[in-house]
Amino acid sequence: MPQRHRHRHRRPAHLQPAPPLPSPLADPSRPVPNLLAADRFEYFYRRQGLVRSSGEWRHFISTLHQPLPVSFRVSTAPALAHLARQCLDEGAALLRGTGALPAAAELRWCASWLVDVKAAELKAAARPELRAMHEWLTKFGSLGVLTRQAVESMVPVALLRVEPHHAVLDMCASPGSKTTQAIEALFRYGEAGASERGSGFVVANDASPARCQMLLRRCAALGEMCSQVVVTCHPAQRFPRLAAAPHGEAAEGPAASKKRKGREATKQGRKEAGGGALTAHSEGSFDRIICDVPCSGDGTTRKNPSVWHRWTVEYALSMHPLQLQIALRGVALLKVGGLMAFSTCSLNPCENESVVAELLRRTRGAVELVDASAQLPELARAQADGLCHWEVLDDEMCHYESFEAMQASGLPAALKRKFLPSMWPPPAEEAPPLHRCLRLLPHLANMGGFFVALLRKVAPLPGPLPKRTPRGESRTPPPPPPPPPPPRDASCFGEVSAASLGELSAQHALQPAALAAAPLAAELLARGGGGGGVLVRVAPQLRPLCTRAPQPSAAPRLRVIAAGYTVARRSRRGVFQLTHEGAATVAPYARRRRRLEVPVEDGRAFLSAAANTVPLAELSPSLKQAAAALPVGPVLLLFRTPHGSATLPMPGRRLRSSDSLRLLVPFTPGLEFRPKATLHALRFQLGLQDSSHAAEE
Ligand SMILES: C[S@@+](CC[C@H](N)C(=O)[O-])C[C@H]1O[C@@H](n2cnc3c(N)ncnc32)[C@H](O)[C@@H]1O
Repeated sequence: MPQRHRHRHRRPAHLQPAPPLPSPLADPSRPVPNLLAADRFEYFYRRQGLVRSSGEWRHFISTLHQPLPVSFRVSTAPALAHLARQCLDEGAALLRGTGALPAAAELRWCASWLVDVKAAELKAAARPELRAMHEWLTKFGSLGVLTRQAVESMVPVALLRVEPHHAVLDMCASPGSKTTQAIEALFRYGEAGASERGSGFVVANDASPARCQMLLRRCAALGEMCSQVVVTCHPAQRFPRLAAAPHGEAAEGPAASKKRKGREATKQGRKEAGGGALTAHSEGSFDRIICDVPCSGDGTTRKNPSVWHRWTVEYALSMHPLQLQIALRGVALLKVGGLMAFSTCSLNPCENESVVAELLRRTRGAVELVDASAQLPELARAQADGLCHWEVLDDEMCHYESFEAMQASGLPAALKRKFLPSMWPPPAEEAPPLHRCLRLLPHLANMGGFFVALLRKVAPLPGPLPKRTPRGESRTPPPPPPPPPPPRDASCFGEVSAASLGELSAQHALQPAALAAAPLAAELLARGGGGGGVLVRVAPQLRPLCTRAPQPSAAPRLRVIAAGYTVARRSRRGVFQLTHEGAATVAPYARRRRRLEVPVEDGRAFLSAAANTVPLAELSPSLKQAAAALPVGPVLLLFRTPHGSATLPMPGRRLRSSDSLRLLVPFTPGLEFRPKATLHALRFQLGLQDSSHAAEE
């Protein structure tokens, strides 16, 4: 332990490393060698007083060395309700447990399940029941109805209680677990069976262009729900204030919003308020913010055992300034009354409580720490209180009482610069209620280590936040700017020209007048100019964020990577090809005589046929008769499924040459939402388990 380290510098006698604790630090049963990094980890956390007894400590450490169990969320979105039911029906026997597969625990607070098997065991699938579980998870995962996500990572969104009218920002969103959870929460009003859309939306942001692509793919699985999603690429600490706030509802909901507006609206605010109009907010624009900041990730040892090999204090220290900057930007972007969940998958107080304490100090009463312990009672078992006191150590496990003591020490100047005054616990007279933070400890409920603080903005921020204050004075140079985002930005989106709408109607046998008059026409945007190569559907409340709407101020423009979902894309021959979602979107406008209901058996024939083309002679008599009466050209195929009365619309074509009907498989390369062809879903719905895709047109 510390004594074994060679000292790189001389220290005053009073700052010599603390003597080792009497109990053995390393769990002898742990599967990693007794590495210095692992020893330091244990020594460091033993000193932080995370747990109450030596017995609990051993339990804590040994749990950190065990692989994570498998956990997954089942979609609560109304659009996927029938698939979710099917998923749970089909998996019922597996969830009850059988053979080597233990019974799954249902976690109702986050609509998810936890199965105490290791992901690697499932993948290896040595036993038939494990293989069956793996196949079930894969199948429903590919249909977007089931999402693998660690339980602890579901907590921030569960605490935020997202409602259909909420404007949600996910500041550091990729790969998108919390984003997709928030999108589904936005649609959860469907519990009562309603299907209309709310006025809310999700802005999912990440600083890394490459990781934005991962985010896109994850969101894509949610199909039409993406009309209320925008993916942006900004360093979160500089995320632009929305000069055009898409709608004016306050965080508490429309009724409370009215009251609050009455009380608090400034002259400016009153002038700007107005149903759905663009409004410039001097305070923030978001009702809910997910602030899941980059962190050292040392709570993830169960998923990522390499942490044991590379753990250092310095890494955590280096995260603190960026985390604080992002959190401060988050509260600036939050509406008064709005909630922000600050979270990390780190156990280090320097990345957690100290960031929260400094944020509370700098916002001077405008932000409060919410006591969320009663909000999810089911979680109580898993949760320990936030720390009100902690120790700041260096990598040689030398403890510093205060920033001043560290400054006075013999640490080299380069190391001293890693420390900030805000890393120490706040003085007793300030004493924010840090115990209200949630520390999710792996041994308490079989999950990974996690930290969440739920913050509510209760008043406008007190003027420009001081950048440099005595406690928060930054001696660390700002992190290097991230690489510039890709060239795609808001200017890529434009209005859809009448000519394009006309082409779309003609090519897919739509009623042009009905389409032009429908609310849908107002929600279509073209990417790549008005005659656009791609038509996307974007909810009206997001339109101002995607187009070059007049900006009331010189606010920086949002760098939009993608918005909404793709309805149609021009092929190389200049023809608009509908996506699966696009077919469902335009189905109500298809000419009656160009719509064909396809019985289940005929549907299976399409999916089994070469090039998805079935000669009319091989169709069932009723479909054959209807198809024979069709003129050559586009047709919308409405596939009946064995379950329920809903149909799945897909684009098709009546071919003259072979006197046949062809199912057109949406061609889906590129960046847009829903990049995968959805034939897999259709196959599955029609009871064909083979997932091989037919040729794309
Ligand atoms: C902990 S991960 C987020 C996980 C995500 N919230 C989820 O639940 O799937 C942190 C993310 O922050 C991104 N990131 C790092 N620095 C950032 C910054 N300055 N601004 C925004 N995002 C940043 C990283 O690219 C990474 O995707």
